[in-house]
Amino acid sequence: MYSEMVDIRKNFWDDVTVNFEDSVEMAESFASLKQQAEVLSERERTHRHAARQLKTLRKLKSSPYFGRIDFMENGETAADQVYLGIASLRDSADEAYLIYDWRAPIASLYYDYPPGPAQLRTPAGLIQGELLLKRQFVIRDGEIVSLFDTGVTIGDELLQEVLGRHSDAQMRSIVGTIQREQNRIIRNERSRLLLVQGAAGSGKTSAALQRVAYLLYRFRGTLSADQIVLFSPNPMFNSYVSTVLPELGEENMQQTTFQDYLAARLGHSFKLENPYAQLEYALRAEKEPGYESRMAGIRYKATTGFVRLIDGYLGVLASYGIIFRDVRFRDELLMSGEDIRSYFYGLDRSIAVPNRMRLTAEWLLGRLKERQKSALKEAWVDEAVELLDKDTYLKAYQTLKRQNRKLKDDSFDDFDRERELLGQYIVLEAVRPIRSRIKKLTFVDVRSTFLKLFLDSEMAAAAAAHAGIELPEKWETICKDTIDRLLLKKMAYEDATPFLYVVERIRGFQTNTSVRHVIVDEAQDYTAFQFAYMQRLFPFSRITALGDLNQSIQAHAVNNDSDTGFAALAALFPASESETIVLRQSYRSTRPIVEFTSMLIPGGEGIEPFNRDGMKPILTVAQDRDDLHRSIRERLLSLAEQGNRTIAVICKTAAQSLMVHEALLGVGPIRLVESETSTFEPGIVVIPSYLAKGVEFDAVLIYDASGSQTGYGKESERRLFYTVCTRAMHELHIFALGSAGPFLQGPVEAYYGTAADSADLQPNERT
Ligand SMILES: Nc1ncnc2c1ncn2[C@@H]1O[C@H](COP(=O)(O)OP(=O)(O)OP(=O)(O)O)[C@@H](O)[C@H]1O
Repeated sequence: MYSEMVDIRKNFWDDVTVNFEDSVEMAESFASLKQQAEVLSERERTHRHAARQLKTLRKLKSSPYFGRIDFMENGETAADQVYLGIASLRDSADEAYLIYDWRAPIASLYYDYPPGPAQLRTPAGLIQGELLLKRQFVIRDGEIVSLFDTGVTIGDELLQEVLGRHSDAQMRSIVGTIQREQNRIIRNERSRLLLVQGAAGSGKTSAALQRVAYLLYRFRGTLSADQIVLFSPNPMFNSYVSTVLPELGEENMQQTTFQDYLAARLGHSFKLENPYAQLEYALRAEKEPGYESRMAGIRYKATTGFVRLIDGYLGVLASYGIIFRDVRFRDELLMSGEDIRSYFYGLDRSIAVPNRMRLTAEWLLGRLKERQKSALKEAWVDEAVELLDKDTYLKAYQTLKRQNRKLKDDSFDDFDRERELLGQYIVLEAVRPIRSRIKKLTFVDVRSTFLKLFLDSEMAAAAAAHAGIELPEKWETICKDTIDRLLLKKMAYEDATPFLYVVERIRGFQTNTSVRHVIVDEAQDYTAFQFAYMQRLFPFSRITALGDLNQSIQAHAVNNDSDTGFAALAALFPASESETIVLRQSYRSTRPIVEFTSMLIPGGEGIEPFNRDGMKPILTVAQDRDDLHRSIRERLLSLAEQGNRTIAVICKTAAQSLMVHEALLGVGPIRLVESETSTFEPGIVVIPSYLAKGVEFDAVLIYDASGSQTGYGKESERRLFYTVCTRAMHELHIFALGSAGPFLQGPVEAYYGTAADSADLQPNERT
């Protein structure tokens, strides 16, 4: 097959007849080329498919299955033995299934039931029976390394083994040990909105990725990887998860960040702030003038209240208030913004705003055409014709020939005719950019229209009245802050989505109709607006949103829970079309680490640690910065020596990371992770808190857990502190400059040790 493909590529032009002599020949050449290209792309598709299959078969050769169930259907006398692997394998002789794909319906029995009564829902109805055996295998290089018969809790032993290993940097697939609750997420087909609230390390990201693999299998033939979009928190996270689907023999879905999406939509007209710059501001700029007003704005603009206000504003704009620009032709006014406004608002109000915009554009194009005709006789056209150089002259001739079929070859022989035609060309060229701008609806001044809500208190009052809500208490301060930035063409992160939402509701949404599934990881960090926007962008898509409210660290979430994204997302879908799944068990960290981190947040007692042993987190208090850096250096060396493959020194901010990275350079190769970093690699990294979310490390060192400005002291930083501590799989080392901060005081003290105890606390043996 490969050679066939190469052959076609090599001989592509031999089998194509190309002749451009006249239009009939050209059409034939085109058809011939198209046919050849289609044959080639079909062969390429088949080859890609076969290559993937071969890769999967190789994997099966090394590890053919990971589970077996014996299921006795009621009324039968013998049990079926079902082996499960990452793909199905049939006997070449009788086509019987030797191994079932983990996504096949029968595999549900393995994930959903302990030995005992079990049932299976099939298109033919409910099958009831008994699970007589549930066995797990670890097979490497074709040899069974270990096997366990599981009881009530699936995979205890195997999970112990899998979770106890040092990480390979990139995330791994979990198909052998998927838990029942996770299986509900993976196999959910019913809900348009699937919301997952899960504790740190409960397997949300893992479940999401196996879900994608499941959907691609379940709907193969109708759903392809490019119809699924994953919104990730940052580019490095994309790299971290990128190996899971290929490991399962599937192609990766589209992966993007919301920031990239916004930037592409906004174009170059604004300088767009990124969410991390916003967060750095929230964490560091407390003493700067205007800090409180901006923070009030950030918080308010994330709420459903603001979505309602903007919807109210759009309701008002349907009747009055949109600002239009003058349309000019050369230096003269073709149509004033005021006239365009009258025309637009003169149209039938029952027509939606974007459709009225289209009608207005058509009207303007008509006026432009009239002006184009009258311009032909004007003196500036004569002058321009006189000044035409040879190249432009030829270009003009070609253009006119293309556009005007009646133009005979000899038309240019006649002087008057030539002048007329060249005049047409000159005018056409002058009109072209204006026409294109009108088509793009640039005659609507969207920036001024958006600003007007903040500039014009009557408009704001009308919008609030239309929405049936009150303006927030700090509205005036918020307005001032917003106006100052927008006038400088700076687009703050909190304004970007509302602005685009207004723009697209006025000009018409450019929706993406091919995407069928949108997966949003770290969903707690999105605002109500971002979800409202996303829902409109992907009108034919189901949404899977996974998050943890305790890890809400974005600036808008500080002390502000109930009214932001997660809750708002649920409100966008009718209850009958959505489902919420809660994951309480945490798998990432050892029991002592989970017990410690659960003490950091209210409601933490609801988090269930997976029973994996390890040592308590260690607190080291340093007297000064030199002492702190020396202790961290020593700890890094011993952690690396013990075989930890991924180690992170987690700092609070990017600025702190930069400083710490420099201070630690002598230790050996240490990578500094920044917001643009796009690869996740093993080794030691220095990383700012917010970039560490979603990922995990064998050992984590918290740089400064004092209560000072550079540590974690304010109540609003509690979740950030929780988030960084929950990144540790096996060991957590907390350092503090001067003294430990408030989150480490009180009953939590029983859940960590100090550097002095650490000599007695030997890390566990791990595989
Ligand atoms: N069923 C499972 N079998 C084996 N490992 C699992 C299972 N579920 C989760 N894990 C492991 O637990 C760790 C945490 O999983 P994951 O990153 O998916 O959690 P999360 O809920 O997205 O975490 P966070 O919200 O803290 O980012 C990973 O190493 C993952 O492989």
